[in-house]
Amino acid sequence: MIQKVGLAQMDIMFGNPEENKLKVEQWVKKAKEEGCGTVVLPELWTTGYDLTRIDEIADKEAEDSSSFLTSLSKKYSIHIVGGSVANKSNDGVRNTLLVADANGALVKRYSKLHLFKLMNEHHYLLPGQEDGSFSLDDTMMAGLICYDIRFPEWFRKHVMMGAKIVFVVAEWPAARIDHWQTLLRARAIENQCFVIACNRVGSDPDNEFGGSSLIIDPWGEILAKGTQSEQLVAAEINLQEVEKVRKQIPIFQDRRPNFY
Ligand SMILES: O=C(O)CCC(=O)C(=O)O
Repeated sequence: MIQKVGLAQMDIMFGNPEENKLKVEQWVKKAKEEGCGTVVLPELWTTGYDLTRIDEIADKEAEDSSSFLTSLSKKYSIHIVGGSVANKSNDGVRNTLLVADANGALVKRYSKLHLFKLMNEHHYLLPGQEDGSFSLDDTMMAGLICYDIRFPEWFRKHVMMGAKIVFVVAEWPAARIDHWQTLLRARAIENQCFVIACNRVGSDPDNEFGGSSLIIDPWGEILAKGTQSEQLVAAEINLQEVEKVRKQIPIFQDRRPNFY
């Protein structure tokens, strides 16, 4: 199956969910107008990294964000890998990825498993407990969040569960953008899957973010790459590439899991 995927490489208004919702609708509309079947949003797009106020501005049980995304996905008839939002429960706030299908159903919630201490996440957020696997149009996929890509075993687990596409949503700082590209390409090559990664641009009081959103095929070729400005980064992907690459170099048959 061939389909076009678009990444909303957007700036995020610091601590301003209502303004960010207005922006997101424009990105979803643009993706639809440009022929995308799926659009991807960045990490924490409602609030940005406004962690000192996160308890106050987080979305209770992610209810408002979920109904916002499902109504948009239905209105524009497009799958939305809805980045992540600050999601408040009784025990604290989690960084939760939401996926809405083109019929307006919420098909996944995944909370970031690995908290990033360099940006103080562990002081304000709780880690998730579940995996990021889901399916759209009968294809297994997964969604991971930013720092998660530094854990190849977590990424591999999702591919072993059947993911042919792994989406990554991020607020990755410009200072380490080489790591971003290198890690994402390595994850695509070693797992022989599509890696579709949306990073934000712009800055907040503590960081400048690096854009460079990427769509990478199972051979590690970069099909599309963002700049450091706001833009829709889009490419057509052909899912048959996954089987083709896995036939050519059959790493999943050649693994020796008894030794590792
Ligand atoms: O791992 C990194 O260098 C960046 C991670 C990050 O910014 C995040 O998880 O929010």
